[in-house]
Amino acid sequence: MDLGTFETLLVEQDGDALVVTVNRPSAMNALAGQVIADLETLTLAVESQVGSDGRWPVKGIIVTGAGDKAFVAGADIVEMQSMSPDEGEAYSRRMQGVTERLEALPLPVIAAVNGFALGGGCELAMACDWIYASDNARFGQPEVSLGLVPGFGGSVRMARRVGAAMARELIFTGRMVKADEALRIGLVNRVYADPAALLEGAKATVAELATKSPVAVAACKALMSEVAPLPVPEGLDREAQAFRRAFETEDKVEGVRAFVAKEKPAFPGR
Ligand SMILES: CCCCCCCCCCCCC/C=C/C(=O)SCCNC(=O)CCNC(=O)[C@H](O)C(C)(C)COP(=O)(O)OP(=O)(O)OC[C@H]1O[C@@H](n2cnc3c(N)ncnc32)[C@H](O)[C@@H]1OP(=O)(O)O
Repeated sequence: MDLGTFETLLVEQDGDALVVTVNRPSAMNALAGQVIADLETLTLAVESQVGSDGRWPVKGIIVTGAGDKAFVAGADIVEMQSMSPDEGEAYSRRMQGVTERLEALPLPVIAAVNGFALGGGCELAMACDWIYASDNARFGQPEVSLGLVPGFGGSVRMARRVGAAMARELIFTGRMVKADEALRIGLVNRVYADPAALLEGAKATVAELATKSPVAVAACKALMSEVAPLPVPEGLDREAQAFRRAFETEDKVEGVRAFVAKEKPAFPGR
């Protein structure tokens, strides 16, 4: 999957996985303006290559950080020094747009948090479908220590991950959360011993996803995003509509056929 080259990102296909690495290790992979621009370009490029059918070149995206100290240690504080309120809002909205595109991609996106995920870094991770972490990972929204508020979606997404009360405690105090606590509160799905094991684990999950119907996985992602804010009755109605659409796919025909024939399905991806 050729997505071009980026100044601050390493992007490589590894089997069924597209691995995106934020690559500014000297600055703890902080989100400078160029990183935000590169992430914007990348998400638009992926959108253009993962068409309506499910025969996509990759079956999952892994987002991680270069080195073994930081995933992303937040927005670039040095660059923020000279920023006007208008510029701050503009960058907030620009990166919010990146997070919304990650959520809208018809592919599972896994955050492999290999170190500090603070501020905008934690927010980037929470825009992914789920988070795996290495034991050295640290999460937090320390914006209040800088006289700021979350600006890349943390005020919206944190509560949906860990509950309103825990989200308020973490955002009001800005305190860091270790990997084991992040697992306990539901921010993280799995913890691995170290960054190498973390990346291998994330790739193993993508390999597992690659054995499923890409059309069905994409439909589940879209459906779960669609129904999340809805009252149960309305959500159930949308689910029934999605179930009907699944019945109209070739993947459903193949999936059911393979089960009855006691074979592994070869999903056509449409
Ligand atoms: C032109 C436009 C530019 C746009 C840029 C984006 C602007 C966006 C505006 C809107 C943003 C709203 C939403 C997001 C907000 C935020 O994310 S606020 C920032 C939140 N993050 C933090 O507060 C973490 C700051 N870092 C730390 O606390 C520590 O560095 C650490 C992560 C705990 C690690 O500590 P330690 O191991 O002691 O290493 P250090 O020496 O501190 O760091 C090593 C070098 O990395 C640099 N660095 C670290 N974090 C950042 C950062 N967030 N921004 C910039 N640089 C960072 C640090 O300065 C060190 O550099 P050197 O001194 O040159 O070695």
